[in-house]
Amino acid sequence: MIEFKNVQINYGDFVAVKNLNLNVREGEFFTLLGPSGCGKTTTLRSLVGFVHPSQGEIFLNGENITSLPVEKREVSMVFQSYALFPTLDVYENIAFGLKVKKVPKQEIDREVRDMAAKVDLSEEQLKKKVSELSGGQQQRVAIARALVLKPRILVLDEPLSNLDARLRVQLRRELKNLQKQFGITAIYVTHDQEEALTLSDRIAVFNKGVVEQVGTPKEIYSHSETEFVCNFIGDINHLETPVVKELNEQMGGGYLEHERHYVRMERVHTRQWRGGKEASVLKLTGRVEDAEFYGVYTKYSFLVNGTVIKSIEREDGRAPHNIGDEVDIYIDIHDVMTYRERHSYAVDQ
Ligand SMILES: Nc1ncnc2c1ncn2[C@@H]1O[C@H](COP(=O)(O)OP(=O)(O)OP(=O)(O)O)[C@@H](O)[C@H]1O
Repeated sequence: MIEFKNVQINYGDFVAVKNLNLNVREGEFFTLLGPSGCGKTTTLRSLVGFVHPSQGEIFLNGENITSLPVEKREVSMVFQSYALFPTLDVYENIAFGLKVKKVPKQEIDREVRDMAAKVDLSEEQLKKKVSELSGGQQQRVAIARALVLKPRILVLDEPLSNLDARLRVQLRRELKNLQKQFGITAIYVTHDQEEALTLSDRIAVFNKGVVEQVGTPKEIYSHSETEFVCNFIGDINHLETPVVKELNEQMGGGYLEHERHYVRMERVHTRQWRGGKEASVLKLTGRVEDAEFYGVYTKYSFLVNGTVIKSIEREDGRAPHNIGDEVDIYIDIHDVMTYRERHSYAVDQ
């Protein structure tokens, strides 16, 4: 539905986005994820029409929209700062775009009330000034204002980042439900990997103006194609040389060399587990350095051959490890992610 073809975007001499090729499907929740300054917002702005590529083309349903003015694109944007009109009431804010489009008054009234109900804004709240609302309510207004125009695409730039953690989780669930309910294509920008993993159908991971990987949350997480992606998505153990040497010896040598190796925390086990196939499970010995209890799980740090390895263990009623305990640590070699410079392959592929 949306296609970026060899798109490059410059600010003067600076190349903010390089050779971007992306395909977003109809009805998809598609996220642009990456650290600050990697070009996510610039990509989004080029889709809305606020910036123009120096090279390449952007297509929407097969139509070349690269030079189409903003108002002809039928793309609605929700900003981090909400960008609402603080002196107007909620009703007027939601109605604004429809008024500009000269939609008849009765129809505006029906659409605004209908949309307010869908995003959980009460009749009372419709009469309030935007400045009298909480951050979460303001974001609901911003989403309603965008959706009421029935855009072909909804683009959202870090819309939840100004909210507290609990509200962020609640609103992101609501946002996903609304997006599916409306069957709208959503392009979402965030630097928060958890938000990207929980919301998205697919994710594009950006690094310094380049897309390093496009995939489903599971693909991005479990089969990170580059070292950058594997580090950016979730906490991970980088296996230091002494550990790699020991694992290598257990494998009979020549296996884990000259590359960089990582293993996710939940793939480090301190008890034999059913998933591990005997031959590929390697055993290390470590001393518990630190234990952080989070309720659902405990995060452990072990000292192994002078290096630190971390694990996450679900709370399952078994006795916890105490600081100073010596424990066996099991890692399945298939769970080790291996990277050679910026390219990668999984050991088992
Ligand atoms: N108007 C501009 N003029 C010059 N450089 C810009 C402009 N807008 C952005 N940049 C630069 O382009 C790069 C990409 O910026 P962009 O806003 O797309 O990044 P981002 O990934 O969205 O980051 P953030 O999450 O911090 O918004 C940055 O290095 C930024 O400094």
